[in-house]
Amino acid sequence: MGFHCTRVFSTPKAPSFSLLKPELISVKVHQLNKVRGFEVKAAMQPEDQVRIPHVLTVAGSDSGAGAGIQADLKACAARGVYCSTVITAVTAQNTVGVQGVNVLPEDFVLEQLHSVLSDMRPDVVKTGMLPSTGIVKVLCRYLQEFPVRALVVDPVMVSTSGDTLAGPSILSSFREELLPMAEIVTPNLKEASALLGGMPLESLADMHSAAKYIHDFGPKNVLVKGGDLPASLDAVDVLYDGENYFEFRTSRIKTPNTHGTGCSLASSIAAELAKGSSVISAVKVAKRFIESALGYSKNILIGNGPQGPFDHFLKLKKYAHGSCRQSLFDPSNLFLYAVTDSRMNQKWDRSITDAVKAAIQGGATIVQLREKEADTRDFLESAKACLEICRQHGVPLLINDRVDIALACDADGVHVGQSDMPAHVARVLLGPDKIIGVSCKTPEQAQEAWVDGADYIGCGGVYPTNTKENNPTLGLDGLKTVCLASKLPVVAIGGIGISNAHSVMKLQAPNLKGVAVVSALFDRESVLIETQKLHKVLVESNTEIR
Ligand SMILES: Nc1ncnc2c1ncn2[C@@H]1O[C@H](COP(=O)(O)OP(=O)(O)OP(=O)(O)O)[C@@H](O)[C@H]1O
Ligand SMILES: Cc1ncc(CO)c(N)n1
Ligand SMILES: [Mg+2]
Repeated sequence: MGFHCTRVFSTPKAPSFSLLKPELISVKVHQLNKVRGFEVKAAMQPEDQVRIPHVLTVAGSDSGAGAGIQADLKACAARGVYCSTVITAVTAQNTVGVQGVNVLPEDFVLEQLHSVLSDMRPDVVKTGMLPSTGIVKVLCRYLQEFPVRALVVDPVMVSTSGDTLAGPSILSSFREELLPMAEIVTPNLKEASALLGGMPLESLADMHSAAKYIHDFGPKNVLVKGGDLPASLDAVDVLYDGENYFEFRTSRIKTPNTHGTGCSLASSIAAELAKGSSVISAVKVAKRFIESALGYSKNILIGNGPQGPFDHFLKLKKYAHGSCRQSLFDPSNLFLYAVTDSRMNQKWDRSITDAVKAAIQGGATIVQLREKEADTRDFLESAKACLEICRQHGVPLLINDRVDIALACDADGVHVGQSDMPAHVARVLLGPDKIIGVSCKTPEQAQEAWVDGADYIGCGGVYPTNTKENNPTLGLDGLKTVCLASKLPVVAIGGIGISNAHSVMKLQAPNLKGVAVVSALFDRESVLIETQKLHKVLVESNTEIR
């Protein structure tokens, strides 16, 4: 790839108000005020307004979005910090390498810096690709005019694919102008070597010496990153603060998806500094974040090149095995709702996984794990194992009561009772795409479940049952009243089995989608046979109703 410098961006000037007629001026100013939110702010009390931590990144764009500005935005968002951007260059880049670089004109970098710094007052500035000496000088000038709490310099020079992002001509302005202003500078091995005139760096001891020499250029802290040490070693970074060395060590994740780790680490450090952390805790948190993001993303496949991007939001992992739930909640899943019971499985000497497998084979359309007595650790392990089975069959798996277990195993949702965690709180914790069900006995509770953002309600006990003590029975009339009032799909529960499922479905109550059963499936010798029988009854009821 040739490193070329082209002016591709013109610098359009903002329209001058003096050229507009007076009536147009007032319209224009009004619109501007609206856009800037002045009208909204004027209506708010000062105590309603919250200043949030803010990082400005001054860096290059990576079209593949693994590194550069895109990584910075994602890292800051993942770390809960606002991020504004000044773009210094646009690269045509993917997982194979860098195919082209367009450096932005200095005066347009200046214009962006002015726009952001004069208005928004970020707490921390983080720099990435600074492709020309002129851009470094402009930035240093602006930082003097608009000082920030901390400057984090990631001295980007060469991409991992070996392509030049900032040539050697940049080194003197880095050493003489930018580094003396930095709270922390974060070179990788190659960059540290370049800053030190080509000093070979191959070991941990070399990293210590390099950190000390780079500290002499004036930054308060130097973090030499060891991502490029041999793959057999831990991922170790060395911090030197002018007095002491600190080693930050994590296991090395075996993954090709490390493109952008450097940008993301520096942005995460900037994010923590913006929140008010010390440098040492900022580096510790940032490094832990990179390690877990790499761990989550180790199997994701994006692009055909040797170095893929990773996922900052720890979300893509679930697609990695093609085993994620296909879509949002489908009320027809409530048709045959199997609820496990640890005591019954123990009594019949079967494992929870065997019970779930048999229920699904027999026709269960959703499974809820209700493990009242299990230790947390055992429950989590069972939940993970059952989830694997459910995913293989496209059957959603819900966890009774335990939002923490649902989160930890990434189950499809939870079912909560009236005295468990409120559904609206569970919704905040679980996010918009998980299933939440609520047990309701009255129209008021059904209404509340709807307002709280639940997906369905479980209504019962319809008939007397041994599974729940002191549980008043609603009868078919009570069930019908709640179904009529509900805005959510309903599954009937409580003492339902092969003998009475037909009577429940025959009610033809609005919103009633199916029956939930515990004992009728699990307090029997063969879960498979009982589920098959119940499935047959429900299908027949459906046919008859139609
Ligand atoms: N495989 C890995 N497992 C765990 N941590 C890693 C791994 N690879 C890199 N890191 C960590 O990621 C951070 C970035 O280090 P690295 O040396 O890769 O930066 P870089 O070369 O500037 O990255 P890039 O140029 O790809 O953005 C460091 O904290 C490093 O220890
Ligand atoms: C734009 C950009 N900045 C930084 C890096 C370093 O990872 C990269 N590859 N691309
Ligand atoms: Mg880097």
